Amino acid sequence: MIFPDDILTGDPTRLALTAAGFAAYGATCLLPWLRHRRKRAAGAATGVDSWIVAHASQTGNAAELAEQTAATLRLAGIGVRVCELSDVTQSMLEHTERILFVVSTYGEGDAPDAGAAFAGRLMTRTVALPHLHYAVLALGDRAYSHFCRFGRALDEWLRAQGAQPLFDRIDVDRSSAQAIGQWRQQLSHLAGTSDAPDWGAPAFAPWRIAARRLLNPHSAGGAVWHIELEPAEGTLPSWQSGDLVQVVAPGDPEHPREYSIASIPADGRVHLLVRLHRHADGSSGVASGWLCEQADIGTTIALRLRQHRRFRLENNAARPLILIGNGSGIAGLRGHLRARVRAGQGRNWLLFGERNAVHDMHYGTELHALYETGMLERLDLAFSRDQPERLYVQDVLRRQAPALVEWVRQDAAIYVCGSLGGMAGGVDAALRDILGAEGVDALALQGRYRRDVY
Ligand SMILES: Cc1cc2nc3c(=O)[nH]c(=O)nc-3n(C[C@H](O)[C@H](O)[C@H](O)COP(=O)(O)O)c2cc1C
Repeated sequence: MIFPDDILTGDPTRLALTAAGFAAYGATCLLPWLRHRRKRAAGAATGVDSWIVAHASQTGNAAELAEQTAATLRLAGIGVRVCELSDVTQSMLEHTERILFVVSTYGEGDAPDAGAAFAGRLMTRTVALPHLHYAVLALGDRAYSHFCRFGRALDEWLRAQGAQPLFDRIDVDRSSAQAIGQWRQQLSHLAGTSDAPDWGAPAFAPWRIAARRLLNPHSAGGAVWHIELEPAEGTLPSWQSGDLVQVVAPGDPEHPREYSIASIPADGRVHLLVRLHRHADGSSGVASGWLCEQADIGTTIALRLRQHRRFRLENNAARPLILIGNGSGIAGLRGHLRARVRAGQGRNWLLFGERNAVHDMHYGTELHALYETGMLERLDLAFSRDQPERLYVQDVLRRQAPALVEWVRQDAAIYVCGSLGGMAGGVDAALRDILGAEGVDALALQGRYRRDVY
């Protein structure tokens, strides 16, 4: 360090002033550090994390934002515990001073699966929470009539219990960067940091359409295409079965489309199953029309992978697996089946529904081969229009009730992928009739009932 000449002096006044200057400088450097330590110590001393970040997410957006929220708080030295909303108990609410909620809305303005237990168990009760300070980041989409309804309901319930908002609820329309920026700003303010890192989602990268094949020629339903993609440059990134991709179509750069990945990294490519959307006037959907019809093989598209933790195998990898789905929902289920084959796990039961067997048995050859080789222990199909009366997967499930009970007794996990409207509700009702509502709720709590429904 270089000292200016005039500091090296014998004058007592100047010496005192200099010493005071150093002390002030030292305090300026030390204070943030002390504050940081104090915050850490507060968490450590009580043996609990100081803050909770609770998320309820269906396809991972809220979960990702919750992790980023926690990372920002930790950077400021605040102890944080991240958990799913379903894991938040009454006792946690009563013994925690600060909880940040990051929740999305599904169905007809409902809680996502990860929040259903909390909504049913706690939001129907009165709990005194005057000590609790909270904030809500509500994710949704204004295209739905009940915009952010679950986030709103949670906010209202917390207020009614006497909890105090740290700041007003922030509603996020379709992952609006502006609203998320507002939340980040509020957090930085609360945490006393100005150095919160940027929250960029993984960047879109160029991928090439390597192959494309129509899966259901002459189908009575919309065309379904199998599309294979590989990175235009660099190596294949990693993902797990159950994960999703977001694809940007040139005609609508503001709204990336999400698709379940139908392959695993060992396949060397991302496989997607895309149903071509047709408008009433016969024109094709902007994104699906481009992916299935307009873009030539070799065309580069902007794509990014998205973790979908709720639909991954995770600790169900060693359990028997019951895979239930319809239509393009076979994509996510096929990803899991491929992961299971690779792991040498043959205890798989697939229940799949579509319209007609001759046209709509997507990946039929492959699935029958799995059945023949014992990697698919059971295969039950429901082709709704192959007989006079309509038949759906939920009907087949009811017919197979004894087998379902037995598989669940043997610790099986249930994965449902496909349409929310007709299928997921019907399957849920059938499961509740067969296993009992409490049985299904218990499976959900144990992570043994997972859904990717849209
Ligand atoms: C089947 C379906 C139903 C939805 N219903 C609603 C709704 O009723 N209200 C709303 O604001 N958003 C609704 N959304 C939009 C989601 O809340 C929004 O996409 C959110 O970013 C998803 O976050 P997540 O990935 O954390 O679940 C719906 C989305 C889907 C796919």
